[in-house]
Amino acid sequence: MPAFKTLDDLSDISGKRVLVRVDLNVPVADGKVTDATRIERVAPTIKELAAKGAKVILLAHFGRPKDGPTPEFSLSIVAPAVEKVLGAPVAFAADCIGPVAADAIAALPAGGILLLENTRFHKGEEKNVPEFVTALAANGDIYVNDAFSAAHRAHASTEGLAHHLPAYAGRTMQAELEALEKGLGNPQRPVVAIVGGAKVSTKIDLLSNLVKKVDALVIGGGMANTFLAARGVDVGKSLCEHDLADTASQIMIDAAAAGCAIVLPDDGVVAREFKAGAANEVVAIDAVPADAMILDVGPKSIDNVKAWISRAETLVWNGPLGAFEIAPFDTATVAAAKHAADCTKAGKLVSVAGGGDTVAALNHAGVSDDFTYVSTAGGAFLEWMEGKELPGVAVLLQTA
Ligand SMILES: Nc1ncnc2c1ncn2[C@@H]1O[C@H](COP(=O)(O)OP(=O)(O)OP(=O)(O)O)[C@@H](O)[C@H]1O
Ligand SMILES: O=C(O)[C@H](O)COP(=O)(O)O
Repeated sequence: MPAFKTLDDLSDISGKRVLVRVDLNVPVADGKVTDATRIERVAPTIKELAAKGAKVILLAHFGRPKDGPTPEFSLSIVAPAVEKVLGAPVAFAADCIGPVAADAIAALPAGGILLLENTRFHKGEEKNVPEFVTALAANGDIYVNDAFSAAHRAHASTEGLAHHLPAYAGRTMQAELEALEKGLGNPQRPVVAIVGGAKVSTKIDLLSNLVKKVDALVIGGGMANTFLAARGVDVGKSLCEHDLADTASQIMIDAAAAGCAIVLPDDGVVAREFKAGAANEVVAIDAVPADAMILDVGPKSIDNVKAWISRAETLVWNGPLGAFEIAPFDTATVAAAKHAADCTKAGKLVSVAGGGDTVAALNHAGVSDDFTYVSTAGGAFLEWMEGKELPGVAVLLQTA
């Protein structure tokens, strides 16, 4: 893969001001962080830089504040969770630029850690305004980007800064890029992609790109219904975007031309209500009752998906196979996830997964740790799967 600089290329950073872009866009309820996974992922980079005596200055956004600073979007809410994960004191500055930030950095000892306030409290962040980038850069000697999950944004702290300061990939960014390269960049074949989730409309670019790159595309979840409908199957009351039948047909034509097998369900688990424990039955895919909806793929289809996973050397996965949040419609997703985990543990499969609900589904199946790599990125992972250039990554390559 193209080269980018990593922490291995940094030496003699004692006392240097290192601006580290991390993704602290974490879920919060009642003022408390409810899932610290993203913080845990960036901890190795922070600890490594602190151990080398750098002044570690964390830059991040939090939420999508529209009108400048608001308490609801203050990173001070997240600071205690960062301290807890790091097991070290983390100072906080109430602005990410200007004298407030500069004074806090001056007071920070070598090896100390400081979190700066939400970069999105300044309009210049999302617009990547040169004056704002300069103001951020004034606080650092070195820039480290460890926020792959924000790399699809060409913002001041994710892209602009790399043009101003010597730029390096943090350990998580490095691990993410290396894993993704194994997934689709230069993968071991056959490559199988599983794409599920609710709707085709949110993943058209993804599906169109994948059929050109993978050997088989397994389509599950609600979006399979649109493909089935395009093949003339009556899917009853299932979630289905009938207006996208032509798009689905074109994707299937492109797949055939590219030699990519399209794998659709042969059977489904149907119910009349979208709720946990709803009465359900397994039906052949061409026998869906008119008043029922498909909420999971059926047992025959699960066996088929598992067979494709067994054949694969590389698996890339985004989107659950069914409505996994409500039992028993999690059955197919859990079965496929466990099988992929077993193949990975046996050393037969490189498995890469990403997407908000996908990660939740793998956690639900208890197999997140058994995949080769599970990306914490949502939008960035999808854009990478779509074959798009991620500005935060592109600039690290350009400036290497
Ligand atoms: N057959 C189905 N009918 C209706 N909804 C379904 C079906 N199968 C899956 N879903 C829903 O799809 C949703 C997940 O799809 P989504 O495309 O959002 O996944 P993701 O890309 O991993 O997540 P994110 O968009 O958060 O990154 C779940 O809420 C799930 O209930
Ligand atoms: O949560 C994410 O996916 C990233 O932090 C990006 O956040 P955004 O979609 O608000 O830019």
